[in-house]
Amino acid sequence: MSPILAVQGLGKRFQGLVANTDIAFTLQPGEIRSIIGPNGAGKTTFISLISGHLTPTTGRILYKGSDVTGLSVARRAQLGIARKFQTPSLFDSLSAYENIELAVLRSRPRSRGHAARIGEVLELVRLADQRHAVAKHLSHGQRQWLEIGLLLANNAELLLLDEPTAGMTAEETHATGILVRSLAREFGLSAIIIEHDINFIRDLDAPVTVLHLGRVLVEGSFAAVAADPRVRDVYLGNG
Ligand SMILES: Nc1ncnc2c1ncn2[C@@H]1O[C@H](COP(=O)(O)OP(=O)(O)OP(=O)(O)O)[C@@H](O)[C@H]1O
Repeated sequence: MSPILAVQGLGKRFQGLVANTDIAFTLQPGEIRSIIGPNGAGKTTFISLISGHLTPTTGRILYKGSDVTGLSVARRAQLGIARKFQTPSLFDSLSAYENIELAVLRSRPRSRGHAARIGEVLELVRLADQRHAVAKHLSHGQRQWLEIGLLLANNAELLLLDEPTAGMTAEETHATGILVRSLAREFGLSAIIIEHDINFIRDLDAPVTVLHLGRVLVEGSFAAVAADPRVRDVYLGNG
């Protein structure tokens, strides 16, 4: 299978500060990858380079085999690279249904299938029962899921999630793991997830990339990474 994402020699320098150095990274279609590492390791920089919010100093980003390194955020989003920020970009006074509807209409003109597509997206993000709820009245977790729904409605294929469970209850965190896994397993979506919640990462049971000082320190299963003395030294051993 050819990778959905292949990154080679990726680097980002902010004046004198090296935030990412020589990162090689490959992600297959339908694969979830967790990214962990200490504060300042370069995790957010890495996904900003993939989404196009930052321009790399060195290296190339191939998405479905095409070089997207020079493309804008908007063009990458059209191609299916979807970044979710921690603060949702919802229309607070509109319902969950209307929020998804606007996103669906943005990517395809109104058609006979459009109501079905909205229903499908609401189902996927566990908000079918809340379709008429006004966004500002949804719980914190539900608002995060609605935001993921907006990305799905825009035909996301690669989700970039920066601390998706921040501020969630334990129950919402657990449900978020189930949601992301089902998007990958049942719909073939790929996801890169930055998280500090190690219980969430363990439950996700996806391959983990550890960043440290802007470099890939270790990659492997959660169990292998958690047992690695280098990872314990710089990150997990601190907890
Ligand atoms: N726009 C910027 N200008 C200058 N330096 C930056 C910028 N963005 C990030 N940095 C620096 O780059 C380094 C990596 O930051 P980054 O936010 O990618 O790390 P992180 O692993 O996501 O950290 P955290 O877990 O705290 O969110 C840090 O030293 C940070 O201060």
